[in-house]
Amino acid sequence: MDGTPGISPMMAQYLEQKAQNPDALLFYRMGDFYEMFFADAEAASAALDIALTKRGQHLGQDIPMCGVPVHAAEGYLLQLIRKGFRVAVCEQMEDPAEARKRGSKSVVRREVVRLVTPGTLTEEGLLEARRHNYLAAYAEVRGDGAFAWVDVSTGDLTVAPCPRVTLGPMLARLAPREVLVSEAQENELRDLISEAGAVATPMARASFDSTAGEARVKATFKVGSLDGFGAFDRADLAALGAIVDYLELTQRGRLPLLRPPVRESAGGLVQIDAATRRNLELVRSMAGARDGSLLATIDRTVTGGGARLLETRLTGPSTDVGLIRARQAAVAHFVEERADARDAREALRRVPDLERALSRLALDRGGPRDLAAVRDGLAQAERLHAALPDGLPPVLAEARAALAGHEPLADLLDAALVAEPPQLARDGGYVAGGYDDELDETRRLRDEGRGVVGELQAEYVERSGIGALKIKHNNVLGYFVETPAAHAEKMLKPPLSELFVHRQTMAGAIRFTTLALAEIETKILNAGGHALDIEKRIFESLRQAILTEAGRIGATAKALAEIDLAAALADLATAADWARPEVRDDRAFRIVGGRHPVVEAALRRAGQSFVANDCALGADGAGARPVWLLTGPNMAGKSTFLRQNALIALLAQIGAFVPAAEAEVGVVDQIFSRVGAADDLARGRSTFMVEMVETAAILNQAGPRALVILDEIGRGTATYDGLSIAWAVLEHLHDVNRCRALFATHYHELTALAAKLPGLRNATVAVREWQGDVIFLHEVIDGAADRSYGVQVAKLAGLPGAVVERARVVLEALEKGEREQGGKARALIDDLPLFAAAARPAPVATPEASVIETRLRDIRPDELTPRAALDLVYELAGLLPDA
Ligand SMILES: Nc1ncnc2c1ncn2[C@@H]1O[C@H](COP(=O)(O)OP(=O)(O)OP(=O)(O)O)[C@@H](O)[C@H]1O
Repeated sequence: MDGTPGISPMMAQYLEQKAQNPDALLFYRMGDFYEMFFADAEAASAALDIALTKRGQHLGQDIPMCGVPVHAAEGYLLQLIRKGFRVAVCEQMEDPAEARKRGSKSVVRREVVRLVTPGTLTEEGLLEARRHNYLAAYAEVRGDGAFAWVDVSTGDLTVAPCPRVTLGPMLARLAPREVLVSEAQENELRDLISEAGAVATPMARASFDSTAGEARVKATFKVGSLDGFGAFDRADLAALGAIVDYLELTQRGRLPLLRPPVRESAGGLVQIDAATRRNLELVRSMAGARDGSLLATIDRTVTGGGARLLETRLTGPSTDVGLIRARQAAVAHFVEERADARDAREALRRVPDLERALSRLALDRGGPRDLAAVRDGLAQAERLHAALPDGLPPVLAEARAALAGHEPLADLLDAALVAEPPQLARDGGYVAGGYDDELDETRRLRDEGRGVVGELQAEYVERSGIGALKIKHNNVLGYFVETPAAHAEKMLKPPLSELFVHRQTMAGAIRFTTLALAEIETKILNAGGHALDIEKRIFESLRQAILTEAGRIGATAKALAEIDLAAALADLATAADWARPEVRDDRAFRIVGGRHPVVEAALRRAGQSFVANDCALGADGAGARPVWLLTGPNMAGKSTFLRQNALIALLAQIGAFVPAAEAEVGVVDQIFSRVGAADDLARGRSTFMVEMVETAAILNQAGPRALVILDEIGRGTATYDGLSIAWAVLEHLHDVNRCRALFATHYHELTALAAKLPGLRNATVAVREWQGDVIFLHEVIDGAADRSYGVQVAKLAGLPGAVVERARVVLEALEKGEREQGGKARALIDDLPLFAAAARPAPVATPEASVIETRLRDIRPDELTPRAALDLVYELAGLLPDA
């Protein structure tokens, strides 16, 4: 490379490294800085808002340059990664002195040691402690899809079958930071992936080859067959293989500590699609923040691992009754045994992030603090093991068993490390005294040397008679003697000049060295360097001792997270007065005194109380009414009621207690939640289109075990279109999907359907009218709302008085007109073929429907009191043949 005219050897090296990493910004190490050049420098200086300078010329042009100090690099890396860049870190692989030995023009050897991408972060400063950071891969082989994901910072590796249609929900559930896709599919998948907030990283087709993938996975886990881990199909192997390939590429051959792949079976978790997650605000509020989400409201875990486990459970609640009950028993234990819970949380608070420390050590990116984290984590695990009693419920007993047995390693780390080691290994000082004789001896020499320097200074003061004489140290001169310039003459003349050799004259001082000082310096340097070497060796041996035990330490970390989660959910249940739900293997759904945890918490902060409500959607047995039609004024609490019941089901299925006085939940396998007319301009679809697309998805997918929540479906279009659609959707849910459902609407006309659909119940949220204003009681009762009180709510919202008054007049006229035309709307509904029973998709057993119809024709809903409406419902129900 020396031969290229006009290009310096260093620039040639830079260009060569850059050429190998064209998609990444190249962080080129130069001493204490990472420098970037050319387009990289321009992009990075803009992204980081740092100065863009120049450094020499390349082919006659100025070379743009910017740099970040190595010690502050983490912060800059994070900013770049957040802005969608990838960074190749190119380090100096030898001491510059070594390079000089090869000749004055030699360039320090440099190599890219790592490619930093969003999905492969491990540094504490780059990660959110309480969230997983997933790298995922999506593969398709002969029509089968698979989705694999790994948290490089903890080593968990999972794969699940994933047909293309469930890729969206999968992305929504796991929220990976980066998704690997085959080059061939990048174009089709990029939008879907970026909508889920992840970066799509294309890889060559070869990386997704399932045969090569299988070989890579086997080699990684050093096994001849994967049978011991489970049965994987070709697509699984392709996805897993791509992940391993990418890790090798980005970590430059240093693989993180991966746990054997786990195959997640289809159907083990509740299916929740992206819109439903958004809607129910499970881990993010509508605004996108963690605050205000269900997760933030219920998270009382005290460790990073516990918090991550809670998020994992909440984003994928189980459908396995046995597993749910076992987890619930663990929570119940801590609810009942408060002392156990206290002990556990006390110990857990002191547990550092074991998993992440372990993964950094495995990647050789760890420091002394990571060793100490393992030491402290294991010590607390042993303590917790001793504190928890025998006879725990199985989930806890199993976790407890995984806490013990680390004494030899814990003792080793305890003996070897100082109490609070420094962040970096570079300067040493982390190995405890008394652990290694040679180190102790070397340190003694080094420290003695420092003592001797002090003695020497006293001696020189005496010999020179200069009280201001000092021995100082800097990086250029090493140790030197310094006197104020006033004494220069005396010092530079014999006899003193025979002892003190002049080195440097400064403005106010003059510097010397002596033979004795040089000797001591060499001794100190040698001893210091030797001590560092010994510490480094000990670091490596401790790291190996830890890695040998990595599997068991990982299991301990998992156990700590499980205990943390159970104790945290118990703490929540006790503090917030939640009840243990009965989770069953049927289609029960009976909630007594249910509350919405997030709304309740918000109201409590404002000094208000939440009105608890019952809900019974049980879908089995005679007289079951699994579909509720909820009408009620604006602002009455319909949406809150709908969501709280979905959240209660989800909480029950993560094994938690629930915000209710009593609850029976038959396991739900799909949850759908839709709100009418949510804008989605980003995707360029009209509000109404989105609503219909989402509604279609529900009607096509919801099975008998689904729980469906529809809030004001149809409101995004003209009244009669909306009403017609809502009507047909409700019928379809009732007759075809036959699932448990809550349907809130302002179309009061729909309440008439209760007479036709035996599984439909009308419910409403009570309000009281007082002097023309409306008072919200937030109480869900049987019956139908007679009106929406929209005008009153508008008044509450501060619409100008004149507008409110005018609206009142218009409303009255419209209502009067409707009455005087003999209930035109009702007639329409009865006559239109759209609403006739024959047009419905599946037959319903309503042989007496015509009797009910006759009765219905006589009703004037606007003139009914709530009481009369209720009586009417009973009367109509009584008209059914099987009532
Ligand atoms: N059970 C309850 N107890 C106390 N306050 C409640 C309750 N339910 C709802 N609220 C309060 O009423 C407000 C409105 O509730 P919500 O959005 O559920 O009404 P809504 O009937 O869906 O209204 P709209 O029809 O206008 O969409 C909530 O923000 C909350 O402060």
